[in-house]
Amino acid sequence: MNLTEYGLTNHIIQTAAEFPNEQLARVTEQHRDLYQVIAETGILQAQVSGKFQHTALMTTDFPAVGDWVMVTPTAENGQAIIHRILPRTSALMRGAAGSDGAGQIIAANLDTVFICMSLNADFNVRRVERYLTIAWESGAMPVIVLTKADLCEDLPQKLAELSEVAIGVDVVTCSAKQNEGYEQLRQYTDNNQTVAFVGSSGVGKSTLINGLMGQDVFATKEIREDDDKGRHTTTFRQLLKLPTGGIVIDTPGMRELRIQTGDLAKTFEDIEQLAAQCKFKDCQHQTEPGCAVQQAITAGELSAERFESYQKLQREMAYSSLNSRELENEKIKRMFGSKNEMKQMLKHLKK
Ligand SMILES: Nc1nc2c(ncn2[C@@H]2O[C@H](COP(=O)(O)OP(=O)(O)OP(=O)(O)O)[C@@H](O)[C@H]2O)c(=O)[nH]1
Ligand SMILES: [Zn+2]
Repeated sequence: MNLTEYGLTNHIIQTAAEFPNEQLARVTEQHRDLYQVIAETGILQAQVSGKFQHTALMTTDFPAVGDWVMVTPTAENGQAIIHRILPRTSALMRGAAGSDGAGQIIAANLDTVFICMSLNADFNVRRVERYLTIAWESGAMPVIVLTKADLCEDLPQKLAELSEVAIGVDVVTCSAKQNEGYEQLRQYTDNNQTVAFVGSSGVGKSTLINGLMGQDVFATKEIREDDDKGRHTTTFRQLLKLPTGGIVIDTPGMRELRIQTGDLAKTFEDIEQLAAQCKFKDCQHQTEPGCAVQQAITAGELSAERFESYQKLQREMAYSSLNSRELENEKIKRMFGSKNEMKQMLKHLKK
């Protein structure tokens, strides 16, 4: 097995050289605590070692699809023990990355995240902002993929809308139906890079993946096998090697990805820059004097919808990163200003 075709880079080879008694492998599938990995010797079924299990503190410390891991084969044929994960270059997360470890890694070591949105009913720039936020935080490069171009009559207008939120992000327009956009998508898989598709259900992610995979796609993605009881079982490959080079990761988590955390600063760089010019450091950008954000909205330089969407995301993110006690404190703070004020109010009421 040539691991270069699975995305192996010189950097990973160098890091792996520190562990000469172990073999390098990439996680291709995860089913709870059972992993399928691909090593030079072929596909192995793997589990983490006892020591790994004991030293892992959070769910994010465990391997995820796309991870490069160091393994040793066991006496049993085709099985292996995972000893360690090599440092990730990127990680697509669900949930908070906070100390409580509630966060979950959907895929690791992605080079590009394709944010898919269809050019018909699904088109919504606010949603793009949210997915961009997640993608930036992952460390992978976001690319906006507009699907179903054949169903769109006002492409220039939609592209103009998009250019306001997708600052410095590539936009690729596709129509699977008219076989358009595949060449552009393939550029992101040059040099065996790893990509993933996110976006709402029904926008055409599977269709694009199938198109990139070529004609045998369905057989690869969804293998139906008759087992001895005559039932059908479906196996999903979660890390797919493209026939033209490059890798697509498509985990179940990818499909369930909801927007919770993310790097707001990067997606809303314009607002953060304005906020830095506000008169007060803790400006809430409401009615404060000298608020650069409100001034920009009044001057028509910043759309009120974009600011609203920024605030909404900020609130959601603040919540998703708090534990239950912090949430309670946060509620008190919103109701009474602070814990101290609440105490004073309670004192006052007693009197
Ligand atoms: N007109 C048109 N329809 C398309 C195109 N691409 C996909 N579709 C249709 O859109 C529907 C949904 O496509 P899928 O590829 O299953 O969408 P998905 O994003 O993978 O959906 P989930 O698996 O639910 O996440 C299918 O009926 C496709 O035939 C396109 O370029 N043009
Ligand atoms: Zn302000």
